[in-house]
Amino acid sequence: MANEKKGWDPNQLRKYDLNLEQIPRLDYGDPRVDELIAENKPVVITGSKLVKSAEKWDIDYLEQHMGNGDFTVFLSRNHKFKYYDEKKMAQKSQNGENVKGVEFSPPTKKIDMKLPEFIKRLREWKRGDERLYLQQGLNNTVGPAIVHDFVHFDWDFCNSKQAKHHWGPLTSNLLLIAMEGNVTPCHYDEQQNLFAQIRGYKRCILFPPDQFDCLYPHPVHHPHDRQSMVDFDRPDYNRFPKFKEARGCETVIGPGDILYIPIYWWHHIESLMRGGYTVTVNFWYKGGPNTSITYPLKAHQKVAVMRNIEKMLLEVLQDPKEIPPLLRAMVLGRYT
Ligand SMILES: CC1(C)c2ccccc2-c2ccc(C[C@@H](CC(=O)O)C(=O)C(=O)O)cc21
Ligand SMILES: [Zn+2]
Repeated sequence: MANEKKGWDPNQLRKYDLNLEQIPRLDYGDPRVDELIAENKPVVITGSKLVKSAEKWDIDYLEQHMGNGDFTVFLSRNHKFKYYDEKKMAQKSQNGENVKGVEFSPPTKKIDMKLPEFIKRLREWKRGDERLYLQQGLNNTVGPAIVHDFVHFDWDFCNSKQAKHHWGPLTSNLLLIAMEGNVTPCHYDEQQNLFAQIRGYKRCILFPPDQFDCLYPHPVHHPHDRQSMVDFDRPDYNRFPKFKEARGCETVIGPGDILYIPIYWWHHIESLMRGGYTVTVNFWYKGGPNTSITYPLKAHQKVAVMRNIEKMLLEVLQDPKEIPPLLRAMVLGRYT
């Protein structure tokens, strides 16, 4: 029986070989909220009305009001929905033929689905069935009632955060409807993120950008760019020995909670097992003008530098296989 006070129970969390601190949970009026955001540190903001107008967004309401457009739905044969960039799948070198050695089979299938079909499969889903994850930009294809609720988000709240912390423009609001137990594996985004939980409970595990060397991201040109290569369910400590040293923080967010996921912070997000479907809306903002570069560089700036070096090396070397020997020749015995 879930603990009635908090609405979930620790046995609904997946077990990982990680030691995790708690992310602070602060009321939206607490001045420490802006102190943490200013330091690019995660915080759960409680009691805000950011998405209060959407608290009625259960699947009955959504089925009635979401219009009959097609929605983007991902299918997975297991609980993981690892993001991949379709544009990086067909790696074309300069003269257009496939870059050698980039054989990639997408772990999930992306399909268009009408909402009633999605909801039917959500209701009929049982363990062992294929899992679905609806991920749809909130735009004018949704019905007028949803637009009304969207317009009535507390935009003053998020606009004030955007202004106070010099974020760039809002780039998108994704509506996310996940099946219980769905997992978005560990990755980072190059955007600031106000992650607003509307229904159900999500466990979020975050790591700071300076843990880049413990989380082993795929190469930048790989379709799984920005995603960790480590399978949290079965970490391969031979390939990824420093994963043992990863130090993260976690929280479980519920309806009305907003998690600030700072730009470049790694995050693994799971909808609690046996917790029913979850509904989330995220608010992605561009990072904002990198005003004066001050030294020493911050960890996330070094990640940006490494990304640029990988992109430039692929550009000039063409074959990804030539990157490691060149970097080894440059560093081993000279800088080490
Ligand atoms: C996994 C999925 C459906 C997906 C598949 C293919 C392409 C993109 C994406 C994508 C993008 C964002 C999310 C939301 C969230 C994770 C979460 O809430 O599960 C998150 O990472 C964030 O808000 O930054 C989830 C997805
Ligand atoms: Zn993300």
